[in-house]
Amino acid sequence: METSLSRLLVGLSVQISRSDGRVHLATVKSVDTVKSTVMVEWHERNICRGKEVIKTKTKKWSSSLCILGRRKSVATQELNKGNKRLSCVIKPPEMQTKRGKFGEASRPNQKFYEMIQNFRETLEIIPISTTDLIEPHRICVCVRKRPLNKQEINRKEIDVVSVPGNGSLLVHEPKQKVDLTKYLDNQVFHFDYSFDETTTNDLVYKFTAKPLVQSIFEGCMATCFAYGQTGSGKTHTMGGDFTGKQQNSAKGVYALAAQDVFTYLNHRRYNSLDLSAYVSFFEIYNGKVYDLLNKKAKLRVLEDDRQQVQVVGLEEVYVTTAEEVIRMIQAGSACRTSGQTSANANSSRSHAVLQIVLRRNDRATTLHGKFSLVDLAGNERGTDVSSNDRSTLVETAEINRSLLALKECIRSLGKNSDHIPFRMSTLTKVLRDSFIGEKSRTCMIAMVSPGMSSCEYTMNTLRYADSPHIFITFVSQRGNELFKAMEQTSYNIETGLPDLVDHSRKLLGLCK
Ligand SMILES: Nc1ncnc2c1ncn2[C@@H]1O[C@H](COP(=O)(O)OP(=O)(O)OP(=O)(O)O)[C@@H](O)[C@H]1O
Repeated sequence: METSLSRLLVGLSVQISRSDGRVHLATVKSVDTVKSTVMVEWHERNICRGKEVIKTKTKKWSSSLCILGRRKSVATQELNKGNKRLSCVIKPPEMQTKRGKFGEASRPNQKFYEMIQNFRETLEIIPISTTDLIEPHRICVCVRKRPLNKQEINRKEIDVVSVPGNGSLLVHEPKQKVDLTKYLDNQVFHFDYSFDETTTNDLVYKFTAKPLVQSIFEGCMATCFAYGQTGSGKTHTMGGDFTGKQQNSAKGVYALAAQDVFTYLNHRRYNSLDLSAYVSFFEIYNGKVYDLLNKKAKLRVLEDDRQQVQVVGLEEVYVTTAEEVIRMIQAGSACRTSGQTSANANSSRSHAVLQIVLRRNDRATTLHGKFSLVDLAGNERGTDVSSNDRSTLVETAEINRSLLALKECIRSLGKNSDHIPFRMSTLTKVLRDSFIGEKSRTCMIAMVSPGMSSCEYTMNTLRYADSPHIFITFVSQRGNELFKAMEQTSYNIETGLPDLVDHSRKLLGLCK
């Protein structure tokens, strides 16, 4: 085995099958390139166990090992390590349909449903819990899966997303070969945290926005984004869960963050800073800013000669309790969806930004820290270019542009680049201070819908969220290997071509 490949294997999550027939996850601990063996470890009832897996003479790994992927973290210092998203086609040992085992056979896509259920039985699930360690991140990327909704359940739609925990998430993409054989393309993604459909907003908040609230008391500019297709749960997460049509604003990340801001303000540790909290709430639609706390007044975004970006006339309301903030969120959200003055009648076409600003109680009310919580426009709009309607096309182009700009800014931040392309869109312009300097902290929560009909959008969301780190890895590792090989005089372009094409395809896939 190539030494470079063996290095990549250490730390990977793999599936192993045991002699008693069980299949579960394990981590590669070491690779012996001479003996062609891999040592794997896993935990069982709090005991660490190990096993040696041998490469067979046919040059394939024994069927007891199947590579899944590497635990991924985007703490900046780890950005250049070998993170990889791997696609693997896994066929569980007995692929034959077990009729009746998983309920009625009349369900559309019953065969795929059974394949997924069979696969799930082999997964070791470690759900995230309140006692799990919260690691400090400068950029944190997480994923949250919502449950199937009533309509999806009524349609007997199948759930194609599994969350084994430990930051990983699987999409079981149903596929069919030319000979019509059905199979699953199981795509594995790794994030800092992955939340399954049973996770509450409280728990999501604890691992995502809560550490950022503390950071603004330390003078940071923090930003938390909710990203995903329409209906995937962005507003549910940020604004609060729904009971019927009634939204419980006290249970969203906005309100939970506000509550913690006031807890910290009264805390002994930060008392001496003599700070006050202010709130603004605005919407960005088609590159224009509308004030949600001032009857959707249209505002101008200006940049001064010191590159400071100002949203001219934006209401910044002094607040003293979390209840006040919750009332403002409710009023602003109602204005967002029902406002008649602007062209925007649909919340999923605009980005909503709630900012909690800490200012010192000095004469100049100096800015101390800022937390921007952003409910982004539905990302499927960006891929929908089929419309002939001019305003829809403009809207689509603008959403595309802003989401691409955001990805670029986060990527540059991750690379500690001097150049942050924040001028690419209004969204990144108004969030400029979030992308500059040592004091910026970012958290992206990617929301996914579990249904088979959303599979393509789900994959797009995961690729987007995954891109800040894997893009760099691909370029730095595989790209470097290929470029080095090409520099050799012995390099044969004909034999090397398939590798180059494959690498280019992967890069193009990531840039989508
Ligand atoms: N984690 C969850 N648990 C239970 N229900 C959820 C969850 N996430 C979303 N939902 C429900 O799914 C529906 C759609 O969610 P939501 O409105 O938050 O989507 P969205 O991504 O904000 O969509 P849009 O982009 O159109 O605003 C809502 O009825 C919501 O209550």
